[in-house]
Amino acid sequence: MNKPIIALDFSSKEQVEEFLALFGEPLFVKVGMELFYQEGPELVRMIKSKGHQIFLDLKLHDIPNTVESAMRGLAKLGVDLTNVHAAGGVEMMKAAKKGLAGSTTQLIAVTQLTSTDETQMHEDQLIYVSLEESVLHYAKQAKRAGLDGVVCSVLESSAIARDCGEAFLKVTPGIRIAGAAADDQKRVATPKAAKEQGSTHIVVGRAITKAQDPVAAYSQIKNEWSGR
Ligand SMILES: O=c1ccn([C@@H]2O[C@H](COP(=O)(O)O)[C@@H](O)[C@H]2O)c(=O)[nH]1
Repeated sequence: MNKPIIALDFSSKEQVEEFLALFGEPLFVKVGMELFYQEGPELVRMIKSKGHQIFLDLKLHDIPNTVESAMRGLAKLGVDLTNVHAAGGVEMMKAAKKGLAGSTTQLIAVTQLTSTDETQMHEDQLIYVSLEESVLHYAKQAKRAGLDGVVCSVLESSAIARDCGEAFLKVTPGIRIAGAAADDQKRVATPKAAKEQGSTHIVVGRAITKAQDPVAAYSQIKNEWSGR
């Protein structure tokens, strides 16, 4: 069972160090745009040197040549997982994979953000299919491009497992403890539901980082996710 991925949505290295010091065990953490744009590759190296696994969530989306070159740079960081937007297309996803050649970094694609619901997808993106159909389409495109999996919500995990296989990664943010506020997320689910629906990873930010006791919150989520 993969550890829950903790989204380190902080703005400074000091905040990250303070947070990580609370835990006496190796973690799987996510470094996203907020942190990376302020602290850069050095922060990633620091987290790695402490023995944690890293999902570098930069969601690249550009022309294939640019994405390939950017991935060539990211490959040197030795992170465990990174990503692109599937909306960039199969050619772009193949270029991203080419840029990572020779590294052990796994590559996944964002399908529809978990902050998007079907109405928004219709109105903002002019994509007139169901949200599940859109997510499944992007998942199949990612598989065709040779990627290791996708970012999706728990609500689509079982359909992706059916169409793309159980081993294809289903990395699912939008995780909330039962009854907690969804905040800006639209497609949310509990860690227990994620396990039942076949997610391979869960990504949890505020439910842990903003908790009164982040270690206790992490432990509760980890237990629910692992079925204990
Ligand atoms: O579709 C997506 C893709 C990425 N995320 C990221 O996951 C975390 C979720 O944070 P919470 O506080 O648990 O809501 C955050 O870093 C997002 O950038 C996502 O939510 N949805």
